[in-house]
Amino acid sequence: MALAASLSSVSLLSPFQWSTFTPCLPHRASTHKSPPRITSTMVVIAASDTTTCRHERRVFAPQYRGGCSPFGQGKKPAKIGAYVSKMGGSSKKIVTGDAGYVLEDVPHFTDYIPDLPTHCNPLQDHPAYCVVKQYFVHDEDTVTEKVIAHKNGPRGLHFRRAGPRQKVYFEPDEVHACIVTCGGLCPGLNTVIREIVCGLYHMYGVKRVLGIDGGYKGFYSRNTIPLTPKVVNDIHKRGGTILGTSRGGHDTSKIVDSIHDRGINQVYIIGGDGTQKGASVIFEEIKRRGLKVAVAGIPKTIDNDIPVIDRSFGFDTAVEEAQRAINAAHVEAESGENGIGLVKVMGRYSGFIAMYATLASRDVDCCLIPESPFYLEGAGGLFEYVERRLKENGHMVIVIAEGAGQELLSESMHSADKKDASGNKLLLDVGLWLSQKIKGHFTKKNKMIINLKYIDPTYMIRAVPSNASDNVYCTLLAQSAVHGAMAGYTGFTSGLVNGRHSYIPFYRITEKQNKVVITDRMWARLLSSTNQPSFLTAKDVIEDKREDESPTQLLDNQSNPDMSNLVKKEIYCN
Ligand SMILES: Nc1ncnc2c1ncn2[C@@H]1O[C@H](COP(=O)(O)OP(=O)(O)OP(=O)(O)O)[C@@H](O)[C@H]1O
Ligand SMILES: O=P(O)(O)OC[C@H]1O[C@](O)(CO)[C@@H](O)[C@@H]1O
Ligand SMILES: [Mg+2]
Repeated sequence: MALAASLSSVSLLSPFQWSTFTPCLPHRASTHKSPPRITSTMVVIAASDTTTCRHERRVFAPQYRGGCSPFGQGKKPAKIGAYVSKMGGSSKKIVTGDAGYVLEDVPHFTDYIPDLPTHCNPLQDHPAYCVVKQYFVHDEDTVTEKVIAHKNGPRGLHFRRAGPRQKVYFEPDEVHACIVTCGGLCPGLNTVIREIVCGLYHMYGVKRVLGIDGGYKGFYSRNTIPLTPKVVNDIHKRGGTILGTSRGGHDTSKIVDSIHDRGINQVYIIGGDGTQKGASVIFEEIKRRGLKVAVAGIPKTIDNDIPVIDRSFGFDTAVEEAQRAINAAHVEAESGENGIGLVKVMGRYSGFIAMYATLASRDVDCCLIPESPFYLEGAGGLFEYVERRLKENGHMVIVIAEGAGQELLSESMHSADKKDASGNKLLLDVGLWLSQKIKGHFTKKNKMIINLKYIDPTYMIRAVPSNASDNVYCTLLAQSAVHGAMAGYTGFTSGLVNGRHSYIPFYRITEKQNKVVITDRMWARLLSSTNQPSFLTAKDVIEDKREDESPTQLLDNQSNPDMSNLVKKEIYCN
């Protein structure tokens, strides 16, 4: 409701967006017979429909597929308009409905290019897909952001459901696509590249796909790589990205000039939060120039720090790979007198890899993440806990995320803030620092013999090829992006929301980072599994809860915002 209240201007909604309210399926009864009731926050605007479906070759009974015919050609059906507002430099397209329903929609070509012709989706005649009952996604299908509902609660926020549409805005031989990968490596990058190429070729008959060499700067300073199904056939078995990647070098106008000069009209951008911010400004510039170029983002982050989506691709693989280092640390720790195995994993601002690797392993006695500040000395501190654990068990394993305890390091090392080419803060090696601190404490002060082994598998975890489940996930993400671009959507990120593939506006992906909420149940599960101190006082718990009501993504993503829970949490954490 707050979103609706802040809307400021109105624009045309895509002719597709509520197109199933108009008869596009002459052979199949629509399950959505009437449009949603129009509320005071919606307007009705007439828009022209210039569908030019030419062929009607039928292979299977038409009721088993989404037939597209010239039925509505030349008609001017009524459309339901959406509000578009300008906030923080990017357009927001919000549709409201009954009972607190809000759709945070993604842009479409028809928002800024009038009278575009549409074509029947070639998938309707594809031997594999045409047998699928209801293969095409209804244009009014949306995906709810929250799956936990309360009896009298509002229906809440929704995103547009991803998938193939009956009508597409490109002819196959008109498409000239490009793919770019930016930011750090992540398992699955090659799978996403492969599946975009193969999806375009095999589903839509698109033959011209280019790889941009070496991230954003490759648009204007490097050569391109022609991509065909043959070129990408085996790449999913390799780690890294065959296109290369980089940080920094985002020059919006040079990038858009290059896109325009090369005649590219679909841009697939794979990368993390920084990359998606870059994709957003590329989209805004393309829209400003009035170009028919679809910009589709595929979120990539090994840290799982992108909000809204259930999890990022490669995360599963990273957690699995981290197990190998933790197992080694455990073996080493068990074998020495007062053995301590210390493992550092990635996680600049979000400790998801550390948290999930710890929960999966069961051999970890302490997990330290950026979201949960810790201290070394005194009652309730890390040294006290290590000593107790060694006395009880004779060994222990500590997992630390690279971004944990950075404030302690900079205090003791007086380091100047250094940044990488993209402006991300360069972190000090917390693993090495902590090893030295623990060794120093026990050898000097306590005179206790310890055997500490520090294992740093950070780059090994992200350089591996994706596992089976990430491969399937990458395939669906890539195909969703292809379907969205072909259907004329642009300025969107393709992501999994509550198990459903969705199109999410860029601003929702970039406005904040996904973090472990340490007052959430998942962190409580971890604390109860390791028995480590929470390093929190009851006061901290209340303040943290008030500051961040947003839930942890992955599994436990529906926190109860009921404030009465605070009392229980306070007791738990004491
Ligand atoms: N605010 C921004 N506007 C435009 N471009 C940006 C912005 N932030 C980052 N970029 C560009 O996006 C690219 C990748 O950014 P970055 O190095 O931060 O990695 P990332 O996509 O966040 O991935 P990772 O998860 O590995 O950090 C770089 O080329 C950078 O110049
Ligand atoms: O050393 P690089 O490649 O710049 O990136 C390291 C950073 O990238 C990430 O893996 C995110 O992609 C962080 O976890 C890590 O801090
Ligand atoms: Mg980033």
